[in-house]
Formats: sequence, C-alpha cells, structure tokens
Amino acid sequence: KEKVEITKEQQALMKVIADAYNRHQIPQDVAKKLLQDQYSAEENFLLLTEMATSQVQVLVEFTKNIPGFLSLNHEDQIALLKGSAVEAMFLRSAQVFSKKMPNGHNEVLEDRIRRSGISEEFMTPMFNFYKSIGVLHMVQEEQALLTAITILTPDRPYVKDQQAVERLQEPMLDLLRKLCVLQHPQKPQYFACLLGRLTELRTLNYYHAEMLTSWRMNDHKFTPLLCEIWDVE
Ligand SMILES: Cc1cc(OCc2c(-c3c(Cl)cncc3Cl)noc2C(C)C)ccc1-c1ccc2c(C(=O)O)cn(C)c2c1
Repeated sequence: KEKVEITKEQQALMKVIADAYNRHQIPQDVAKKLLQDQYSAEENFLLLTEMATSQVQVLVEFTKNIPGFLSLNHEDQIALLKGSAVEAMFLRSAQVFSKKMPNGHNEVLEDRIRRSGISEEFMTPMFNFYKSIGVLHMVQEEQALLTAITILTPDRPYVKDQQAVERLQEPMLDLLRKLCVLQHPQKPQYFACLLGRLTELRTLNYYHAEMLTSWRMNDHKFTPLLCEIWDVE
C-alpha cells in the first residue's frame, strides 16, 4: 500500500487555498435576504441575480489568491475566469445546498431557484448535480481545491498559454489526490469521483447558456458584471 505523504510545500499550498476559500463568502446580508423578501418569480430572479453577482465578486477575489494566477498572461486570466465562472458557481451553490444552511435556508433557496423562471428541463440536471455533490460530503479543503482546479482548466476557450495553466493545475490535482486518500481511506475511488463531477459540471455550462437565453427572451435583465462574465447583451 503506497504511503501517501503531504509535503511541506503542499501543506503551504493547501493553507493558502483553504484560507482564500473561507475568507471569500457571500456577505451575510445578501444570504439573509433569502428568507426576507417576497416570493414572486420577479423577486426571486432579482434575488438570485444579486447572489450571482456577489458570487462572481467572491470568485474573482478567491482566484486572485491562487498562487501563480496573477503571473499568468492577463488575457488568459480573463479567459480562465469567464470560462470557469458558471462551473465554479454551480460548485459553490451545490456545496451551499449540501452543507445544510441554517434554519431552512435550503428549502427556501431551492424554492426560489425553482420559481425564478428557469424551465423544468434545466431544473433536473441542476438539482441532480446538487445531489451528486451532496452525497460526497466534501471537506472544505476538497471544495476549495476542486474550485481552484476548475478555474485552472487549461482548455478553456481563448486561453493562449495552456502549458502555463497546466503547470498551476497539476500541483493542485496532486494535492487533491493525496487529500482524498488521507480523508477517505475507505473510498479508494473518491478522487476519481471528484474528477467525474468536473465532467458533469461542464455539461451544466450548456444548460446554463440555454437558461440565460430563455431568461433574456422573457426580457430579464442582468447586472453589468454578469453581462461581462457571461457575454450577454
Ligand atoms: C444559490 C446561488 C445561486 C446563484 O446564481 C443564481 C443564478 C444562476 C445559477 C443557479 Cl440558479 C444555480 N447555480 C449556479 C448559478 Cl450561476 N444562474 O443564473 C442566476 C441568476 C443570474 C438568476 C449564485 C450564488 C448562489 C449562492 C452561492 C453561495 C451562497 C452562500 C454561501 O457561500 O454561504 C449562501 N448563499 C445563500 C449562497 C448562494
């Protein structure tokens, strides 16, 4: 049986990524609005839009803390953020559902998502993904690393220096593999399972593009930040 050891620099990398992940969260006043405001499809959409906008800001801050990210070519930094934003946000919202938010937030959040003008055909894959993340019971470090790995996907559209991105992603993948062996010794397939979720995430990009189109057909407005990161309007 291979003895898995986390090196000193891997411990340092883990700390940087986990701290950045924990430091950047949606402000409580935004999350709290979930329970307060009204319930019409209009209000739900506006609230989700506000949460998504806040989540993108959180994501940008987290990304800037990934060692080496800021020394990448600037256009590539933008290409990585735009290419991974939806996936990172699905990952985050899935973890929010599975981490059992306080006093019934989950039901409220689920209800608002279900009644925000998203058509049924996208609900199923979305909530299936939430469930498939939930059953994994990921620890914070795994969630943080998986998010960093998603952001550092070399083959996003318009990325010029893919090798430079691979060089940043590889140490994260190696660290996550070791972490999975140490955290889930009874599940040897756990690491492979996590990577499988990244593949499932990519399919959600497609559904999300359709969701955006159908919202826009019904004349729903997004914030400038969401328009920029999702190339709408
Ligand atoms: C839960 C959600 C949804 C969301 O986006 C909402 C949307 C999505 C869409 C959809 Cl529905 C599902 N998954 C991903 C996308 Cl991106 N697609 O378009 C929109 C808007 C523009 C209508 C953005 C962010 C959160 C979110 C994230 C983190 C937390 C959090 C914490 O960290 O503690 C506490 N709360 C209440 C959170 C809510």
